[in-house]
Amino acid sequence: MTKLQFDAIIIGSGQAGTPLAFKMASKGKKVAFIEREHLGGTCLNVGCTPTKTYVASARRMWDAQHGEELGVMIPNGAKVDLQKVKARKDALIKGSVDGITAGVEKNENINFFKGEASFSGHKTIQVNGEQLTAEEIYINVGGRAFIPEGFEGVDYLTNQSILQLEKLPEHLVIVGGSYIGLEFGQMFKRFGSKVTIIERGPGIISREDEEVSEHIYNFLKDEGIDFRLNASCLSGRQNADGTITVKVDCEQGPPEITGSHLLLAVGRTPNTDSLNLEATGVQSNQRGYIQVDDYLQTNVEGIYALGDCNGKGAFTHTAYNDYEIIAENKFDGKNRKVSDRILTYGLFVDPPLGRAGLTKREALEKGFSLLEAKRPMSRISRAKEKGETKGFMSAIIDAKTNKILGASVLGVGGDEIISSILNLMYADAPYTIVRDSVQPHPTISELIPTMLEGLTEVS
Ligand SMILES: Cc1cc2nc3c(=O)[nH]c(=O)nc-3n(C[C@H](O)[C@H](O)[C@H](O)COP(=O)(O)OP(=O)(O)OC[C@H]3O[C@@H](n4cnc5c(N)ncnc54)[C@H](O)[C@@H]3O)c2cc1C
Ligand SMILES: NC(=O)c1ccc[n+]([C@@H]2O[C@H](COP(=O)([O-])OP(=O)(O)OC[C@H]3O[C@@H](n4cnc5c(N)ncnc54)[C@H](O)[C@@H]3O)[C@@H](O)[C@H]2O)c1
Repeated sequence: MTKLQFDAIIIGSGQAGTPLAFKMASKGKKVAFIEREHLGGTCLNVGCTPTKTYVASARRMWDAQHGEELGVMIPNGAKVDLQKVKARKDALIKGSVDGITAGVEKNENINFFKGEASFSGHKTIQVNGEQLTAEEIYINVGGRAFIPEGFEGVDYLTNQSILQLEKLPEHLVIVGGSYIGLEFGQMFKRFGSKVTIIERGPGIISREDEEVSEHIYNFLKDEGIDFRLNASCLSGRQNADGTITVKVDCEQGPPEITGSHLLLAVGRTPNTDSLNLEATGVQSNQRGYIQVDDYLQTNVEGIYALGDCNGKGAFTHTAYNDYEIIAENKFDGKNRKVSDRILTYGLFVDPPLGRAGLTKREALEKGFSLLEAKRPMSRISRAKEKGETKGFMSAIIDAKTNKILGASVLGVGGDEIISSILNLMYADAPYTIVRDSVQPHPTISELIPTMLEGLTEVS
């Protein structure tokens, strides 16, 4: 069979593959662009965009129920119409997907293939019965929800299917108390569902420092979410009445929990299993993540892996940065590397968490001598004025260099405020630059300099 020849093949239209296809095409390269499901990938269709749209609806519901504290008497009876929440989300996504689709269709250098790609030989891809080849192949296949054993025959939900619901779950049981479980848990509780979160670890979001984990646990518990910690979720059972029972191995509480719906949020798995990587000799690790160097190249010259599937990031901004690394090194003569990136992300519970750099635990494990700055939101005027005093902000500083190694801003605006600390970290400047700065009043950020005036040694 004749192979269709391209300058580049891009597998997956995620946060890296999509901009890369347009960039390559703008440089006159003939590109084969392959997507098996939705154009725009996880973030746009079943990840960031829909969840943050729902978080906004959940927040509006919360505001409607909590006016009285601020002297605003809102009549009782606020109700969430999940059909309308979903319709708003669907319209928002459609606008973006339509934009990408139109851009792909009218681009003469992009040949779009709607289908599942896999390797059939050295630098050869098969899709929809066609064979394609190129000297450069970019793999951007992302990941999907990991489904543990024991849930066969159970009508469980994932991050994807839960976003299709049009009727509110009466009792949503969530297995996994981490980023996905907590965001969905809080929004559905605010929408009006009963929510139980089962987490295997002794605390939620185990990658965070204990203090962050405890604060979020406490405010979610105060909102009425039930938690089962130290609880391994062993299996699920579909009942005749449509409910689902989850068998829980736990020191405390009943051994089973029955709910109307079950969301599995126990991590992600890369979509590399169907790529037949062996056919071209690309190596992946035991968990299926493709191994790449600092420039995102695999062990096979000319084949690159970008985004979640390379295991070097798990966020939209890290996938997009992978695109920038490839594009700017290739076309702009730059020398950008994955290792230049500082870890940062938000957790969009309300109030949100903004994170940058190392946690305190990680910094201590790495042997740094640490200074710590911390300030509770309850001691920040603007937070008090807003009536939103949950959380705190903190930073850890290398005692030898005075550079900030990491920061957490958990509280109102934390997802935005973190950037001011992140920018200082990118500038590689000492914390004293911000400590001695003047910030506008009244803001949460104006207390960052004050926070940095009171450092304590971490032992
Ligand atoms: C519920 C949820 C909420 C999230 N919220 C946030 C957030 O707030 N902020 C944040 O930064 N990140 C968030 N993330 C993570 C973010 O969505 C991902 O990190 C990001 O989408 C990764 O992009 P990517 O480019 O690696 O690939 P993806 O966006 O996953 O795209 C990969 C694409 O490849 C396609 N594909 C796979 N295999 C093949 C094949 N063999 N052939 C053809 N096509 C294929 C897939 O269909 C998919 O469209 C969230 C994730 C989830 C699940
Ligand atoms: N705000 C954001 O940027 C955002 C939001 C959502 C998701 N994401 C991305 O999605 C990724 C995946 O998130 P996630 O929350 O699904 O996974 P995760 O890997 O962060 O956490 C999975 C959780 O499930 C628990 N668990 C595993 N098996 C269990 C069992 N049998 N019983 C009970 N608990 C069990 C683990 O202890 C862990 O706390 C994140 O790493 C993140 O990169 C990002």
